[in-house]
Amino acid sequence: MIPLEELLRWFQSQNGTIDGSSMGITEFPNSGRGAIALVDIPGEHTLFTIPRELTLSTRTSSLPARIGRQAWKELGLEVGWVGLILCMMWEEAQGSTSRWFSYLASLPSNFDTPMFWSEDELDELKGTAVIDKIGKSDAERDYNEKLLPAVKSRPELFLPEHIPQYYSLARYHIMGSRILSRSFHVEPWGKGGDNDSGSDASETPEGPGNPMDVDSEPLPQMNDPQDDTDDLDEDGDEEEDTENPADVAMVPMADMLNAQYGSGNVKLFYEKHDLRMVTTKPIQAGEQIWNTYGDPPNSDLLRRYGHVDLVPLPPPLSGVGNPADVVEIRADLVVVSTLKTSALDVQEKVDWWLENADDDTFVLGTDCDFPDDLVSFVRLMLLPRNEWEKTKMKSKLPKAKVDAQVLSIVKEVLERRLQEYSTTAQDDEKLLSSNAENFPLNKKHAVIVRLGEKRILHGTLGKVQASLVLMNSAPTATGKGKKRVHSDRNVETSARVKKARR
Ligand SMILES: C[S@@+](CC[C@H](N)C(=O)[O-])C[C@H]1O[C@@H](n2cnc3c(N)ncnc32)[C@H](O)[C@@H]1O
Repeated sequence: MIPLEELLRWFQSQNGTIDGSSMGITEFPNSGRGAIALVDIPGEHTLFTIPRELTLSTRTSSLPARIGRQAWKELGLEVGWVGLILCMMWEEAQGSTSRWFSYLASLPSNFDTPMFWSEDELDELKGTAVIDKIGKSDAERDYNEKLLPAVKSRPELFLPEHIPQYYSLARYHIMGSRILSRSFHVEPWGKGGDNDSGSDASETPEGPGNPMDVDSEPLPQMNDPQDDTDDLDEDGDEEEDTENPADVAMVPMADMLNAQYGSGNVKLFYEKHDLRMVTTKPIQAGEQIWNTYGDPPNSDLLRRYGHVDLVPLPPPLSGVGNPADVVEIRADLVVVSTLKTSALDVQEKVDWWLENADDDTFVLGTDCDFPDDLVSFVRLMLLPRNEWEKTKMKSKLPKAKVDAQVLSIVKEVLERRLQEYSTTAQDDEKLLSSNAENFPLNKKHAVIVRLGEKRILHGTLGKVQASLVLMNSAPTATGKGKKRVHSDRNVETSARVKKARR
């Protein structure tokens, strides 16, 4: 890695601007480099600007034009991140003739993400949402089936003697991890948002008043390789919400900011010629300048960035953890838990659910409410044949009403889910309280992630048990006083289900 001063010199020589009297870059314990306020900074203050052409993407690198747009497509380089990875590799191979030489030399090559963990370390994550989403074999397939053939097909651009140093699988994983933990989503000016002219930028008028008004979302949305490959509609076209890989960009300086749950105090705003990092609230001298990574759960933080957040948890949980944590429950676990109560038309009901509800995973959050779609699915599985026939006719999901039978099944589902981890919550609490200081970092992170999920399961289990006690103690002979507990319909919860599939 090059010294920071050299990076700053390069940045300014390329027309990046930085308010060095307000902001400094420094090393923070356990989180690497980050930005710090040198003086009290007011809100809406610009800390630095990055010319759009200084961002590194398949739009700004000259490689796609050199390969030829048609060939670029034919080589499969316009799908996913493989094209940007190849641009980053090629720019690096150009040495100091590349515009981004100093920037690339400033980026990390070692990561604490599970992509680089040993099998034993990965075992510590058993049961969590991390394992199935690492995507190592998908990345290796892209490397072997797209990147390497592209490199070998154009020896005039990719010198064969450069392959071991610049175009190896190990380099591919490093570049992919740099994108995962540092890239932004940068659309061309004029595309999308209130300020959209419907064309490509240049004639787009300035937005009303403050240019910040024209901003779209700020995103160290460390774009996820699982988000952008297979989302095709029936015609084989990309679905509307699928990210255009050309919008994925490395943004020097903006990627120097750390993030922590709920702490963001700056945002990146998009303007016609520049990207602008602006304070969203006053920051006191000595405070860290935090961007936001979208406050993901610890499982995603670990997978993408290699760290976890520990802040005070809101009730009903207590202690420290990540308030955005979630735990995912696969529908098949629910099916297994309903079988001894009702084994009628199981496959048909499951197929119908997948078609109508379009999700096979239920997501619980730190509010420890059981989600409506889980209750609805349990009720579907329990429907007697005549009601099942009616449900099919009406094409309506069963209402998310709970009774003692539904609750007992939810309880069993939660207990089964807890058994998917190789340790108990008590084991993990003990590990963390006794000798976490001596733990290797990866193990400590794994324990924090799995304990966060287990706390949600136990919290939810507590609520289920309390509801069951309430129901069982209510008089039932006349049905009077019989409690029907409705789980809170919670739009956020359903939204999380969708996100969790990515
Ligand atoms: C966008 S970069 C931020 C700059 C980075 N710290 C550096 O030294 O270049 C994201 C990386 O910073 C680190 N990071 C960011 N926020 C953190 C936090 N709250 N705790 C620990 N590490 C953090 C993680 O290694 C993450 O992958």
